[in-house]
Amino acid sequence: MAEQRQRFTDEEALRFHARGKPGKLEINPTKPMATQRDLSLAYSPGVAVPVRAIAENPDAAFDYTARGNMVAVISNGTAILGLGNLGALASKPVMEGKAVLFKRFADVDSIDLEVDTEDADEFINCVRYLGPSFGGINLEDIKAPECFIIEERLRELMNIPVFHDDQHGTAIICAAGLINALRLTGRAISETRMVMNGAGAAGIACLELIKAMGADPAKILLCDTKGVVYRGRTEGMNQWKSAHAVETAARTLEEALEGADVFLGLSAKGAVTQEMVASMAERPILFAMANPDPEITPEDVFEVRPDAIVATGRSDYPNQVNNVLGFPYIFRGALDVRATTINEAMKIAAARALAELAREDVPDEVALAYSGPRPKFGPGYIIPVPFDPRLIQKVPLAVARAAMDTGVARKPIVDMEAYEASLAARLDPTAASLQGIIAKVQRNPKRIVFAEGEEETVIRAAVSFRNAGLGTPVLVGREETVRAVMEQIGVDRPEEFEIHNARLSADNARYTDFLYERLRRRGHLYRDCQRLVNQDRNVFGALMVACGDADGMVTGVTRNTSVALEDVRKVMDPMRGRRLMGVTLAIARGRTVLVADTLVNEMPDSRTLSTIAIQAAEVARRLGFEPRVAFLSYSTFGHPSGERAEKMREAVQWLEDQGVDFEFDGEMSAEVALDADLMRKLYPFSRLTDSANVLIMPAIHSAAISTKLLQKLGGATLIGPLLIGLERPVQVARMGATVSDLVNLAALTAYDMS
Ligand SMILES: NC(=O)C1=CN([C@@H]2O[C@H](COP(=O)(O)OP(=O)(O)OC[C@H]3O[C@@H](n4cnc5c(N)ncnc54)[C@H](OP(=O)(O)O)[C@@H]3O)[C@@H](O)[C@H]2O)C=CC1
Ligand SMILES: CC(=O)C(=O)O
Ligand SMILES: [Mg+2]
Repeated sequence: MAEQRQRFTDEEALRFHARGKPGKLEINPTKPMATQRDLSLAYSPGVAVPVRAIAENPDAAFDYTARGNMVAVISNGTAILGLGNLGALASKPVMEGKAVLFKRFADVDSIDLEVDTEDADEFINCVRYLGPSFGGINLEDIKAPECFIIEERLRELMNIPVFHDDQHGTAIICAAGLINALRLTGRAISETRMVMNGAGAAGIACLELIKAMGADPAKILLCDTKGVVYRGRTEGMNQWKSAHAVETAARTLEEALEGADVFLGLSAKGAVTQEMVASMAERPILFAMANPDPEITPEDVFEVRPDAIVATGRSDYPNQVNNVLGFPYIFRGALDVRATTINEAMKIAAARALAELAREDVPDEVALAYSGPRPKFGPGYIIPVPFDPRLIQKVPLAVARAAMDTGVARKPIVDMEAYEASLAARLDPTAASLQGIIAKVQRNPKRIVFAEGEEETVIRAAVSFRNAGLGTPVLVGREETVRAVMEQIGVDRPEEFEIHNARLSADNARYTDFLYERLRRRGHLYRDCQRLVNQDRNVFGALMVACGDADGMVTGVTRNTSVALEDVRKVMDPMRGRRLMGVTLAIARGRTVLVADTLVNEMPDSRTLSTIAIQAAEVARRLGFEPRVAFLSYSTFGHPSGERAEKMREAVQWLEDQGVDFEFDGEMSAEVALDADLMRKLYPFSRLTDSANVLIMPAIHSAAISTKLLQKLGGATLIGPLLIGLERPVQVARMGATVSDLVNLAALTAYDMS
């Protein structure tokens, strides 16, 4: 038998939990608590106002408290993973873990509560009165059959969703994986012979959902520690097992598995042997879902059955069938419509959404999070991976829609498109910043050249650009190479893509003439221009834009920014009266600031700095911000003095002379620029009415260094640098840009940020 693979030691796991503040979560305030005034608003006497409002109208609690986004993870520790009954206290690491996953994957606030009783009535009594505190209750790791009684009773008693994750969360993920595994092996669910090992919380709930989806009860055998649950069995039975008992001669798991198509394990480590697997039907499907160790390892299965499709509950094997793919998103959808319950329709909707997602092309973010080849729908990838950023958009949407369709939504969503965008924005700050721009581009789609059209990342970005309705991507490259990559990654409707091979292009002569006209007095012969057009994709792509055959261009993935920029500059000039420069958007802690110049002017003089400020303010307006520009320095309003600080002060004077229509001031330190209270307190004469959102840097090195520090230490998300000031829209990505980076840049190109 293969050894279980463990990529950490026990000591590492303990150290992980102990380091810093012990445990995995803490609570943070969402309102300022800095001043006397804050305190009197947040606490007495201000707090009395929402108290009275809620007493009058209970729904107001969703507006004035954290209730609407708060889920309790509650356990008594009687079935901790597959470790058994180790008690309420020992379950705390798992429950803290679930609470953290709620936050990490779906931005649901969550707290763990461990209830120290094995008595179902006591447990019910404890939980039933907690309703006012929470928007939902996630029951966890409570053993069967008590879990069935507890959940059923709490669902009757409480008017918020009560969801036993080990039952329904697991059932949903298992069903999603099964839909795809059956599809890959060409089986109809109604014809499939299945064996479920484990007749507890998870096993019984999975069986119920699978039957609701069309499985034939006569073709499913249920097993537990006593063997097959057959009709007439008396030992170790309860009413939930009896409901699934069938007429059969099989008495052991071994006998049950002979010729079976599917094994579903929700039992315990090592329950299945290689001999049992060998006796199953052709292309068997095995979901060994016991945690932390599966019923059988994938290595052991493949040794005897290389044709199998195998899933486990663990994250260190492919095909992780684990309820982490469900509970965060199911509650997200349920909370967002203030659902009174989570019903069958919502569960099936979640399972279908998950199954569909696994069949779609995988974005870079997901591919990068996993070592090995990019996941592609097939036996090694039947279910999305937990780090898939699309889960937050797809699953809650499906759940919320099903809640509305079945009449359990107290607050139905009116604008589903806006809801989908808000879901993406919960975890991806760029989504919120760019959503407005993306919507505008969708209404006015453009032709955008992707100059490095043979690159897989670029092709994927072009596909996303098209699929998102942002316009027509034009790929530059050798057609056969581009088509081969498209086929390899399984692009849908590849014939729709325009591919231009510079050398063979009908426009080649026209472009060469255009380039020669520009460069003949700059030391270029006609044949030099011909070579550039033929051989340099950036030049060819930029010519398409310059000659009006496309609206904009994105490049930069395969070459240094400065090299790509040099190529483009052969074809285009800065717009008359404007300077080339770069603006980077930094998004952190719910704030977006624009930083300039992050790309071109190495040591700008004061006049250039003032031009950079004017252009950066225009960019801010174009992005929907009212600019408040701060000229940054190590000094604030003259102290301490120094040469660069003086330059910044002079730049402010330049702007004063020009009478611009936006707020600006400086020089000032970043600390002052970004803290309106501090600015008011120490420099009440400052002309900025609030903290700055456009930061002009003294030189390119401070700009580049500070944005990278923001990204690496401050957790900021960066967009750009955006190239500003060219006569036509061209953006240069950084090398190693992801598909999302490129799509964002292409959208900004189409929006014309220049
Ligand atoms: N991958 C995932 O997302 C999830 C995995 N699980 C895993 O499923 C397993 C069961 O969890 P849960 O349903 O909550 O626990 P329960 O305690 O409610 O049920 C356990 C069931 O497994 C049966 N069982 C235990 N050992 C064996 C064995 N060797 N052979 C056959 N049956 C056995 C028990 O049989 P009997 O009734 O005779 O005692 C019981 O029916 C755990 O390993 C857990 O980690 C659970 C939830 C989610
Ligand atoms: C994943 C999970 O909830 C369990 O194994 O119990
Ligand atoms: Mg569990």
